[in-house]
Amino acid sequence: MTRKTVILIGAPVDSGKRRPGCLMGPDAYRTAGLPGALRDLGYKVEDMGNLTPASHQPDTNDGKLFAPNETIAWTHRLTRTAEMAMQRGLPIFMGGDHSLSLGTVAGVANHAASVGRPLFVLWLDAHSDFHTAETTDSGNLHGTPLGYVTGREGFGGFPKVQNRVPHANICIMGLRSVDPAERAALEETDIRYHDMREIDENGVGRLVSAFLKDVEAANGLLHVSLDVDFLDPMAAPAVVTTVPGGATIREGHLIMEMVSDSGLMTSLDLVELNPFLDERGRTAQVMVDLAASGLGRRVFDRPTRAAN
Ligand SMILES: NC(=[NH2+])NCCC[C@H](N)C(=O)O
Ligand SMILES: [Mn+2]
Ligand SMILES: [Mn+2]
Repeated sequence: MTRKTVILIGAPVDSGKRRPGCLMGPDAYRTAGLPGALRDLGYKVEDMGNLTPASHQPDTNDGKLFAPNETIAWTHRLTRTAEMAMQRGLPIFMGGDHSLSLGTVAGVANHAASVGRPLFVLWLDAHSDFHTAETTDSGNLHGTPLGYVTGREGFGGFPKVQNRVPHANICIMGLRSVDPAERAALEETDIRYHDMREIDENGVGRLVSAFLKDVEAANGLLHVSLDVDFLDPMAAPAVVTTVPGGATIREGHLIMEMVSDSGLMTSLDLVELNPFLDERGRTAQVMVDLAASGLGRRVFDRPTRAAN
């Protein structure tokens, strides 16, 4: 049997917000043992090292948007890299802040179109990241990737999105901080979004399984984008945009284990880790463990029986 290949791609993107530190993310994931954890699960692991953005004019940062040139340059680089990596294995994009997903999701969507399958996206995040470069209040482009990949207008200067992700193929879980402009735009779409209250009332299992069923029925590819701030800050402190009241580590594992059971995930982003804010690497470790669950790590080999 040929072993499945996981391609680790360091994307030290730090241009999506003002406070630096996410550039150290890829090396923190390596230090926390991501490559070894995947090898232990039986994968062939290739590490492409850390990428750099395409060449670009330096940002002046005298306008509303922070570092647009650099983020556009990363979007170019990551779109191409994602397209290439998808042909060879399952890419894990080790961020980097969430603006990296403008490129990774756009590239994965191009790949999905080229193989004639629909792309689905599971977005695990306290935020909906559905702004455009025009609606953002903060000017931080890490708040815009879902707006971009769904083809919203208001991204002048960015590469044109070739294959939009259809709204109905997106599921956002973990919401507890949505800006008014994002909320209004989101409510006009049929994107499914589950805030923390819905998670509390239903449990993550039920919500995720409904989505995974649809991915399977459509023979879709599944991209998972895991933002550190999906988790509660007590469990995962190493992120700038903490919002209290987030998911537990167990909820994170259940989602990732169910994703793995489904066999549907074809690419993964690990984003927003700021190792400068971490406590002895514990957030990096939680993210590595969640990634491992998503790729098949189990407490027991056989599925444990549900209570009824
Ligand atoms: N990927 C993230 N952490 N995004 C946070 C975005 C926060 C806020 N909505 C903004 O646009 O500035
Ligand atoms: Mn995010
Ligand atoms: Mn977030």
